[in-house]
Amino acid sequence: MDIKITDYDHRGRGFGRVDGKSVFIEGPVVLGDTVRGHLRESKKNFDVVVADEIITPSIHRVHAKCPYFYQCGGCDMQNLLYRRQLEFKRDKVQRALYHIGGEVLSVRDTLGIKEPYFYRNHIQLKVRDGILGYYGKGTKDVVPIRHCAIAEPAINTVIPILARWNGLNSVEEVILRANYKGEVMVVLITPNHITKLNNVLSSLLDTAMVSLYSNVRKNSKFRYGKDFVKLYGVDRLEEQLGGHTFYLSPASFFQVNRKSTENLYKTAVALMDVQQEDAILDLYSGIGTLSLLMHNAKSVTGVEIVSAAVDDARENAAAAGYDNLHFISGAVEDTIDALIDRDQGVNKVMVDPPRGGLKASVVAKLNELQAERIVYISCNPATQARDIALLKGYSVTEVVPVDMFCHSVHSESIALLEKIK
Ligand SMILES: C[S@@+](CC[C@H](N)C(=O)[O-])C[C@H]1O[C@@H](n2cnc3c(N)ncnc32)[C@H](O)[C@@H]1O
Repeated sequence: MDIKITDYDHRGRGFGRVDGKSVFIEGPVVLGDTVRGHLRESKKNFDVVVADEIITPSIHRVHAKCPYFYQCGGCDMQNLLYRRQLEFKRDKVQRALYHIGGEVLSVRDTLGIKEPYFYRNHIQLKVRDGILGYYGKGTKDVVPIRHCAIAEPAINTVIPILARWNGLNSVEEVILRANYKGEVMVVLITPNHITKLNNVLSSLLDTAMVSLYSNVRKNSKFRYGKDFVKLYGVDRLEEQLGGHTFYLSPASFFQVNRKSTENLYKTAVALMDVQQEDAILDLYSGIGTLSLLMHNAKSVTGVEIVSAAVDDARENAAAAGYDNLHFISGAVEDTIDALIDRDQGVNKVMVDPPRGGLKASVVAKLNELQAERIVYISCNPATQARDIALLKGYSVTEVVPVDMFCHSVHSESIALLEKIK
């Protein structure tokens, strides 16, 4: 059957329709291609087809720079013109909002970056049977890699050394993070404590690595286990953004794309329109980046579930000399009642939750609060749209997509909700 690719699904597969039925297309297809393929699976509501032949290539098809692209599941869209990727992400955010039925003003163009390669400051590699790499496209088989075309150059100094290490058998995952100075933190996720580094440490010292941790994880549902053991180097990485210095511990969240983060924060803080008399809640505050950038308010209270990130945030604020920023350790859903009931006169709220979005109890509390503006940052347009529909008494006056995850189908977006007067 011939199918025109009109969309991607959340896994990066092509999507099209044949006689009204949804079809997911596996293979290196691009938005705008017409492809021919064979049926792999047929269900009542959808088919899965494997593309065998491209009948008419998309006019936006380009050469993927990474040699692993066609096997590796790390990127979805390297073979689509970058400008078209940005349009696709804008449309995706627009459609998510449209589906919730609200009157949505036009979504702004996606804020992209000049050089969408070698941008990621944080990658997570898998290890299976001593092989280091990413999961393959649509599989959990590990595709071995020696470098990554979307990871920062400093990270690429470390990958080949670890890939050759004969102790990898005792490791499940490797997290690599680079800072603005090109220094790298390595975290080895293992089922048991690592006792022997089999000489890999001396080779790693010739790379950009400045910090090495092991983390014992018993439950792979979580990214990390509780205990981090430092095996070498500095405790935390230093970052700089928007004129501020931030320290981050291995378990702390930091946005993965430095250039896009500048775009994201600049836009989100501008939309918050911070005034001296404002009392702001910064929910899901991580290491306090947005709180620090909103320091000219009367007060900012951040809430974050990872206690190491809260410690980082407190130290980051203290180092910058801001005593009007406060950070609370705990889940937003467990702390928001007390925060709002304490009547601190909160008038503005920033939310930046993980992919699942806001819990119903958090939405209910925000509906009770009726802050004059809510700036909602999200890495999942579907849950962002769902939550916006549930927030009552607001109109959405700005929506700005930001290309945080270049070459993947994922998109980040900021929405400004203003209280209807
Ligand atoms: C997308 S990150 C945003 C962090 C921060 N705003 C930034 O830009 O760096 C989401 C943050 O929410 C935290 N988090 C996840 N679930 C949470 C919850 N239920 N309550 C509070 N924080 C949570 C994560 O640890 C992470 O730091």
